[in-house]
Amino acid sequence: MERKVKVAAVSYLNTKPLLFGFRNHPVMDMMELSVDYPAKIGQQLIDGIVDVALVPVAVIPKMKEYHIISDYCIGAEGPVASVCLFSDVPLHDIKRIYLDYQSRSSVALLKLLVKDYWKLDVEFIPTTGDYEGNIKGTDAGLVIGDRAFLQRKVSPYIYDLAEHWIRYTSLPMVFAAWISNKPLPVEFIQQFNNANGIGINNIPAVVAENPYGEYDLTTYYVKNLSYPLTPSKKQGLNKFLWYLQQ
Ligand SMILES: C=C(O[C@@H]1C=C(C(=O)O)C=C[C@H]1O)C(=O)O
Repeated sequence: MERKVKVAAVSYLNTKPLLFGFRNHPVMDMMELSVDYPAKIGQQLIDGIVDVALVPVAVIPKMKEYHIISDYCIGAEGPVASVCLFSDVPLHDIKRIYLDYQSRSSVALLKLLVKDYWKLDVEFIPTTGDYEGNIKGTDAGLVIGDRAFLQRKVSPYIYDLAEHWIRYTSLPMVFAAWISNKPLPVEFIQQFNNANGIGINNIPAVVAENPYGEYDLTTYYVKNLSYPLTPSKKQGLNKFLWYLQQ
């Protein structure tokens, strides 16, 4: 490729381990990096504004062409902590649910669980900006990313969507993956993958440079999130994409 590869990543704490190794890495000579919230970078990849992005996997069915280019993803094999339905009342008393405008995968996952697993009769309310203050009474809300850690301290009922997906399907959940909208040089992909892995193998160093008081990041990076895109995660991803087509 003549020009630099345009890469977009998620701007949350969950992505710090994946980005840790890019600083001073030779792959940076081949690419430029930007960050934003997941729904935004999903649209950038669909629109061709970027070549590669850590996109919500729920955007895959909207792409004309896609290639999974990395052995790493944002996944979970148990409770993820940062993708939850927050409520003042128990699940079956919820009347309406605010959807997180920053999310695509978790919104699709929530709708799937509500309809097929929990079988709730609720109204969904789309959002475009701050809405967490509206989560009260029988109005619940989906909140993802770093903002979920703040909401964990506010809402008495917390339903972890990765945990419930795993209970429902017995498969891990993949929320986001590094996806390109065109074929890319093998040399770039190898270097990109190498850069991804550095932080994953150095979690204490990632935690040390990201002081955070709301949640224990070692727990988050080691126990909640699971980054390697293993065969069982690919199975989980395929199952999720299958549900999206239904
Ligand atoms: C675990 C998370 O995974 C994410 C959830 C996404 C989504 O819902 O579309 C997309 C990217 C990831 O940031 C999180 O944001 O907390």
